[in-house]
Amino acid sequence: MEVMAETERARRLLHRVTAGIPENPVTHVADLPAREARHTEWPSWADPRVVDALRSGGVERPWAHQTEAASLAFAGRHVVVSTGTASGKSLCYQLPVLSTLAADDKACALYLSPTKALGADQLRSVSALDIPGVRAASYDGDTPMAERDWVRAHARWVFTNPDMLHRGILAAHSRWARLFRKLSYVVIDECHSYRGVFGSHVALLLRRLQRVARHYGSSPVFILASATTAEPGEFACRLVGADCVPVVEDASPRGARTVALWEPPLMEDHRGEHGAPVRRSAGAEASRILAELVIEGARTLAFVRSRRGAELTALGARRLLSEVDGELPRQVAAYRAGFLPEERRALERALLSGELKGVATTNALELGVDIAGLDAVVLAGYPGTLASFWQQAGRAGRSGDDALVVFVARDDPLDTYLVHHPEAVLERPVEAAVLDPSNPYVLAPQLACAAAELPLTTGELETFGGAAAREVLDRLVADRLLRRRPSGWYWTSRDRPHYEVDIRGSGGEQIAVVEADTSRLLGTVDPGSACTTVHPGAVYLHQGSSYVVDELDLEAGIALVHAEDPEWTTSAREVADIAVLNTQERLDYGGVTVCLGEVAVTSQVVGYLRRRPSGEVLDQVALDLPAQTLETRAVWYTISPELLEARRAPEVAGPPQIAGAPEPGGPSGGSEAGGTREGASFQKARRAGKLSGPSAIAEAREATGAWEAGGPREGTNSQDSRGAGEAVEPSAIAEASEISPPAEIADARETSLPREDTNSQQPHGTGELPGPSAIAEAREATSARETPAARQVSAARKASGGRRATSARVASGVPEAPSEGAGTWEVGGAPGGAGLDPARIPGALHAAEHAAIGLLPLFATCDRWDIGGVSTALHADTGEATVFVHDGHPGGAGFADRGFAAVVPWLAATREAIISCECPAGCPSCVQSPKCGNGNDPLDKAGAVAVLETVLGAVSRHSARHDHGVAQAAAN
Ligand SMILES: Nc1ncnc2c1ncn2[C@@H]1O[C@H](COP(=O)(O)OP(=O)(O)OP(=O)(O)O)[C@@H](O)[C@H]1O
Repeated sequence: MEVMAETERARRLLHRVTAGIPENPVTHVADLPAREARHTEWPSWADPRVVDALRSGGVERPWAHQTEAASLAFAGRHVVVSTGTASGKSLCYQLPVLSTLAADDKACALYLSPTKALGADQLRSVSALDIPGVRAASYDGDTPMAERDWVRAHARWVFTNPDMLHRGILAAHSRWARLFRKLSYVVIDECHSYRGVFGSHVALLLRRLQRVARHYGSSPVFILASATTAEPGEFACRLVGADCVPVVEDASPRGARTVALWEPPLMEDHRGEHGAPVRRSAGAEASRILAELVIEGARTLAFVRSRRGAELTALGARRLLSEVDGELPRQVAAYRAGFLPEERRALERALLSGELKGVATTNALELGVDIAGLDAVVLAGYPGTLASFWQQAGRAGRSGDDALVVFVARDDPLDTYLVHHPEAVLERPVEAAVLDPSNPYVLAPQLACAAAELPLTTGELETFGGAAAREVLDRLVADRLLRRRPSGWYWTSRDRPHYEVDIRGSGGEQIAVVEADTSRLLGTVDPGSACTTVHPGAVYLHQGSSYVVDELDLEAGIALVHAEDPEWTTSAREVADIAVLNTQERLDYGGVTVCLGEVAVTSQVVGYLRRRPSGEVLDQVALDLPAQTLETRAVWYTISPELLEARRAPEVAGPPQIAGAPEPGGPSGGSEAGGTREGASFQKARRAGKLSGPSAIAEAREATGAWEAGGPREGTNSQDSRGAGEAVEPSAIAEASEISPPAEIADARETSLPREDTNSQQPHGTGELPGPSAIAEAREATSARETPAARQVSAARKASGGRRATSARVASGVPEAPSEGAGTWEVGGAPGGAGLDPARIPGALHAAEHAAIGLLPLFATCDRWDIGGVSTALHADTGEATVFVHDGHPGGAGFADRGFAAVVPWLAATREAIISCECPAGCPSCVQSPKCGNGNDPLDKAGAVAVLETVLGAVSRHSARHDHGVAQAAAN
């Protein structure tokens, strides 16, 4: 009751945005209580000049977690502070670093951020404190050449990023000897964004950094700042390779929040692929919600997944507002990437002053902006991780007032699942970031760089992964890249390997996207995804402008495009084959096996679809492009023919809400391989003689400063070094900085913004919550429908840590508990088999594969576009029907391992996602995939449920026989 009173205003706002909608789209509402601040006095060790400066900046006293983290660091302990949005994490490192730098005029520090924009913001706030003798400066792609010498010679606190640390600092460490000799602290801001392949590279980069520092006689303390994540201590330890003390008790104050989950309605007049029903786009819903909130005078940020989507959302809101009051549209803006810092400040001020009421933005505003205490935040689409979800949601309600957070689901399985399983959003601990520094594809180039920096000694191998590192070194020696001498491993060439190593994990030599008329380099795409994203005829979006590809020359590494904005988007059609190279783990469940291992995925783009933004398919165009092979890691399950065909037990004869399956047909087996890529691996690059000197693109990127920021797929921001800095997470970059055509395709649905029932023309005031809104007036007031209490979720389960499974686990035969406390999953297995006719099997497996890919991001910190899948009714290597889900990066990024570790909750969630979708035969919310290589055909929705229930049933029966209930395993 108390919480309800605290959130009265937010509830009223919610009531306004839902008022008059015939079918209430809100699936769940939760009130999150306010939190009081806990202060301490300034620690006695803090330098009085620093304290005075912070005081005059408005911080009267530190919050308890700030004092704790800062004191640990000052005492020489590595520390990771993992607290909520706007909880003052900057002060946690500013206090010890500035106190040390003020007291010792030789001491130095490094600050690393994943984006240039964030680094620039943090540098500005440190410079504003103006501590005598502390010369803080940035060293990134934007730093003019003339200034770089000054930074090397004089700066005491260098603000940089992993890319520049790799190429600009470690590659030439002797020029930085002054800094390394007295390097006291290394600050790693927003460290949760170092995940996947990029995270694995950064982990090894930090080991290289420590090694070089040791060489010059220093041993810096690491201070890591992270959004709230599960197991920050373990993650930080994996990232820096040393124990880190976690500080997690957030003592900053926070206003109460009401969180609403929202599922857009189905559109009556639009149909998708194979006539599937489609929902109103999340962007269109966000426009309407934004407009309503602006009318109510609520300061609102709407996070949209693509730049184009953000612009269209703002446009849509403005259009709706113009129907109400000609003055209102100017209170809404889109946040475009590429803003200058001053423009960001102006935007912050305008939002804070109320001059602007609504801003639609990409995740560019997730980090590095001091905007908090807003009245409402709308999330149009799940941002990929819970860490991002809460980071974005955290922009609302800090100032002591209550605030509203609305999460609008996109039309895909994961979002749909989340709005129907509120506990998976509200009660799940934020996921731990996944990274795997032992990936040989990451280790090889990193060890080459390390050896080029300083000869590697046997004693140092442990830091780089021990036996795994040794194996990789032997290969590098055999390939004559390194030479083994008694004193260690030496780099053999005069050229540094650094320029050939892409730490963002984009997979090798980039393909340049060039505008043919002007010869302007628009950006780059990674070679593995070039065939799917810049094939001839592909629509390529760059910074809000649209181009069409005329020619793709893979040999020359170039795609030629011309400016054109057609009425359609394109999506590649691909056929894929998968070979098992090595089965590392295998769990047998009587007719069902679950495996983890290495695979080779061979894929070939055979054509593309042209689609209207509504989803309507115009036609399919054939292409003749070469096949590509990706060696990576996969999780797969097999089902025996007996189990697939055996009749199902009558009491569990399949969920009644799913209508009969469509007629089977089409090719046997499907694939969702569009997100995968085969990088020109380090080895290939070497064989091709490409490990010497920077490539043309590398040079172009360095010249434009794009190294600091490009996404894993396309450094399309090469032309705009400012904009380039605004992405957040390696894979989120591709989505949110609007540079990944795949994401654009996925987002294309959001661009339709059908004009809907904003039927009132009456003007309306902008005062605080005045009566029913103009837009809503015509609607009948309906109250939010709340689902029954969320299922009990055991709090903060012990996570698996995402490491490769051990043989001990194989012996026990029990899949590991859900790694992220993902809920008490109902296994729901059917005794007996799937009861499928042989002709239905391909479609059933294909649909089960798509949905599983959609749901894996719930368990592995990845994005649908980071993984792929292949399913087949009979696989040559397994001899049975098999569904594979594989990592999209050479050598893997840890996602398949995570799927294996959480196979029961993952497949149970997949089954639930399909069952809870109300469509008759498959739609984007359940089994259709935006990047299916086979045009979402064949797909058998009911068959997929039967397959999943058979797998889960076999696992459950097996576990019961061995007295290892899966439910029990899940609860541990
Ligand atoms: N002890 C304090 N008392 C009052 N205000 C504070 C205190 N510490 C920090 N702040 C203010 O809180 C705001 C947010 O701080 P900061 O940007 O460091 O948070 P953060 O946790 O890094 O945010 P983000 O989640 O955006 O990374 C700033 O305006 C800062 O001045």
